[in-house]
Amino acid sequence: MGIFSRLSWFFKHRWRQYSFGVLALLLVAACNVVPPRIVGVVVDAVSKKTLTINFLIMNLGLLLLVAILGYFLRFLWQKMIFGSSYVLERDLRNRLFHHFMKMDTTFYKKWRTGDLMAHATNDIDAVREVAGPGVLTLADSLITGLSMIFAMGMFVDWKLTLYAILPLILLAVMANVLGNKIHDAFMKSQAAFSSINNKTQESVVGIKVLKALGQEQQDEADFDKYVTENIKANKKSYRLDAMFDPLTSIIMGISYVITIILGGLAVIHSQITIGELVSFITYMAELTWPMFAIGSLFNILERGSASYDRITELLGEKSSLVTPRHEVKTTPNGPLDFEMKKFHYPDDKAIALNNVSFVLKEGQTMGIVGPTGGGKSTIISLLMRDFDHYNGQITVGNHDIRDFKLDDYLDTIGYVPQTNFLFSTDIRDNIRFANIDATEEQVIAAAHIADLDNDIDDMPEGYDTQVGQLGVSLSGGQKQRLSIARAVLSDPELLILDDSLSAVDSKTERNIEQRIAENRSNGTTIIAASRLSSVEHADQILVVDHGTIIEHGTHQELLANKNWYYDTFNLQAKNAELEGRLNSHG
Ligand SMILES: Nc1ncnc2c1ncn2[C@@H]1O[C@H](COP(=O)(O)OP(=O)(O)OP(=O)(O)O)[C@@H](O)[C@H]1O
Repeated sequence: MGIFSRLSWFFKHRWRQYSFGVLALLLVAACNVVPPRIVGVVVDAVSKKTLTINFLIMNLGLLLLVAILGYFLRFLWQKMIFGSSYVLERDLRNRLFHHFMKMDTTFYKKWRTGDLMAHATNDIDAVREVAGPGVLTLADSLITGLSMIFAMGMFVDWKLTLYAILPLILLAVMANVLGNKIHDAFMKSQAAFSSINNKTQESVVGIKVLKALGQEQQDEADFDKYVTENIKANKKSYRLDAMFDPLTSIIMGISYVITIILGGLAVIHSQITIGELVSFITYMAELTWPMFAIGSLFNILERGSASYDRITELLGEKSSLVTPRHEVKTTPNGPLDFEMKKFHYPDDKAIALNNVSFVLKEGQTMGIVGPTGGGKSTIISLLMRDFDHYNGQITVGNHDIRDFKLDDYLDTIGYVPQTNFLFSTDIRDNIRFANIDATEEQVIAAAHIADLDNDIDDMPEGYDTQVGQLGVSLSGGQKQRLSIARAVLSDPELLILDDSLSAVDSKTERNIEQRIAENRSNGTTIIAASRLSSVEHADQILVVDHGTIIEHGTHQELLANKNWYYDTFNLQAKNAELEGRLNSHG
């Protein structure tokens, strides 16, 4: 029952609808009291031989009237109570999605995609059930139960009623004992469902790798393990739930036995008429449904409560990103001053960056290179404010980047990540994703900078070509270039390319770099790359290894250093030359 008080914020908000709904249920219950009473009255008239045709027609007319009234009242409560439950579903879904949008990288590392999807679907459905069928079952069983008990006492006999309902106390005891167990069982069942979701998501996304490595059978066996666990958890919860109904039948049976013995004796001793006993038994029959409903009510409430716990836990997760104490309202622009004394990832104590400092003036281009795992992406992560907690400071135009509102700050950055993501829509909308009002000319210009315009022109449907999961497949290089076009479209103050030219050939790479330089004379650019030719023309180049700067200078200065940059540049140049020769012979 605690779930009702935890959802009280919603019931308060929709109190009018719920009040009308419960009122309609009350009136339906009042309507239900009438037919058994009519039956009793008619039976008595028959046994006393006083039944007339007019009396019969009047009672039949009354029955019809009550049936029509009941129809409209049922429509009303359904609209009010079930309608409200869908409002709760919408509110929770929107809150959860808004929360997902707000959360940082650490959150997405902690929670698996399948978990998040299970919360957004199954758990919300279970909570909606509380606000719809749960409220209905509770109100209806209480109203019907109490009104039937009242009618049994009022119209027949209070003492007999008391004896007949005495066994029902057992049901309350049973509900109390099983309640907590059902809650735990549902928690496990929902967690197992999350695991299945996660497994399905991972297997579908990684299907190519799975097949390539011939791991389908192993993966199916793993999947079967998750399903078995889920079924085990479900079986347990349904076993507990199934204990309710047989017990309810036994309790109702005992009540009937008591009624027939004590009611029969009362008729023999003329304390009640035979018609009143018929009415009493008919009221008892009406009581059967609310009794069975208590079983399903507990199922709904415990399931909803377990799911609400899971959703609340998720909504309670806080983003580790800093909310500015002295918010800077101006647009972030000016020189970028990066001074990182120490940084480690939240879940890892190893120092990822150690004394990394640089200043990048407006309009300059900086390259970041270095051995794999050296710290290039970490520098970019910090610039992108994936993490706000570190020993150091990053300023733009002398303002700490954490003093800008996150959206304002990120709006000034065009970012092309290592892994590209295409949305399931056409190429045009994929390019203008961050600025959907961009004109056709702006989209074409962005595609030109990314050297993608000719590829698009060759596609049968040009900019209308559908891409993403449901569309045509683009090559790795095309995906990278589309991501670049998306990032340059809004002409950002800072453009960051994180190893995003790796899948294009050297000629295309040169084209893109030249066009970026021409079109972004005032814009600042950072290029992290494995291929040194990508940063050759940069105003300054950082070489990072083991989280620290091992070389810093221009291309010429670094060559003169005759260190890692010099060695790697020569090695890559030789490889490129060899590849070129092989290609020309092939
Ligand atoms: N999310 C993370 N949590 C914990 N450690 C991380 C995380 N991301 C990176 N690291 C670690 O930080 C170090 C630097 O990694 P980073 O990705 O910045 O290197 P990189 O130079 O970009 O490498 P690559 O060229 O292979 O992309 C590595 O030791 C890596 O294992």
